[in-house]
Amino acid sequence: MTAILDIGEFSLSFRTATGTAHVLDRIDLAVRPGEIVGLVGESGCGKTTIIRAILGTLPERTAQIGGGRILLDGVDMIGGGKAAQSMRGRDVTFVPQDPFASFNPLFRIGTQIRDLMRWRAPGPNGSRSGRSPQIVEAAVSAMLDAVQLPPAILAKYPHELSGGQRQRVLIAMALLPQPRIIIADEPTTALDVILQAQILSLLRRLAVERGVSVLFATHDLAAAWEICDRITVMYAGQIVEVGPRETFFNKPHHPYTRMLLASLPEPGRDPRVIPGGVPNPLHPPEGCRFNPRCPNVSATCAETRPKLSTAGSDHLVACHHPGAFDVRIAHA
Ligand SMILES: Nc1ncnc2c1ncn2[C@@H]1O[C@H](COP(=O)(O)OP(=O)(O)OP(=O)(O)O)[C@@H](O)[C@H]1O
Repeated sequence: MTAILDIGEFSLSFRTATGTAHVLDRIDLAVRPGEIVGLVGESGCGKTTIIRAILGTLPERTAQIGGGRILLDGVDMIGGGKAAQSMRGRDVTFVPQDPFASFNPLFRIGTQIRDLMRWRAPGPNGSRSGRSPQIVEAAVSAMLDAVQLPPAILAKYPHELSGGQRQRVLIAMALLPQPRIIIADEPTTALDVILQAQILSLLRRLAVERGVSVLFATHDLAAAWEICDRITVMYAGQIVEVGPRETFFNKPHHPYTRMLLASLPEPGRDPRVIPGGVPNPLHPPEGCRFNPRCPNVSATCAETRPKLSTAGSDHLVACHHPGAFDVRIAHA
């Protein structure tokens, strides 16, 4: 099946005052139509940088693309062309980490949603012009209903909403343009655990109902378990494993994935930390970037970067010494 989002061999670095930070190393990532894909990795591994490359929000003066492709529905998203620009906010929309910072504090929620409808959302026949106010109001009210918010929310200012309500409004705003794919960057980290689960299941249900794909970036494995069909694991700017949710949680092949899962807290045992630290992107290790921390390391690992290779059905792993590890986690 052709992917909606197709990232291949994509590399990126940032110029900094202390040298070049090699942040993304030949990233391969695909999201198929209607699929919810988790992009999972520790803080600083490069999730937001990938998202910023797709959304065209990288700092122009310091970001250097080292090669590769980002295609959205076949359109080149890194060439900076008009076609890519017109897809952003329409075919691809965004649910951010911090719901409060995403609103204009001076305008009521209703004004902000109607503005979005005016500029971004298609009318009933697919055209983005010639919509009557009645059609706009009907679409807004149906969407508020879908995210379980009362119409009275439209008269409120952002600061008058709770964190959960703000995140529901942002999900509504991401869906109103009828996108092909929503990109969500840690959308529930600011919420408590109960609200997190509610918002994630809402996002999943609405995406599935509408056939919208989701790329869901998170460091939270429990959140990935809640919502994803497939999971892509990143470590220090490299993709190390890709597989269906059940395979990822029950039969991971990459030592990093296995150690990540073993580090989850479990009743009755001490959490197992991964020894060592995340490498500095100014001086990343050669070969597999996990090699300095890997229990299975060999000389090859420090010389040659392993390619993503088939490890099972729809399962890819980038490791010179992969193995199947049975890691049944408590909540699986
Ligand atoms: N504009 C920039 N200039 C220099 N380095 C940057 C810049 N933006 C990000 N980085 C570096 O790139 C690396 C990846 O950062 P990124 O924010 O993409 O990670 P992340 O996985 O999204 O982390 P988090 O979960 O904390 O958001 C980090 O080492 C970060 O310091």
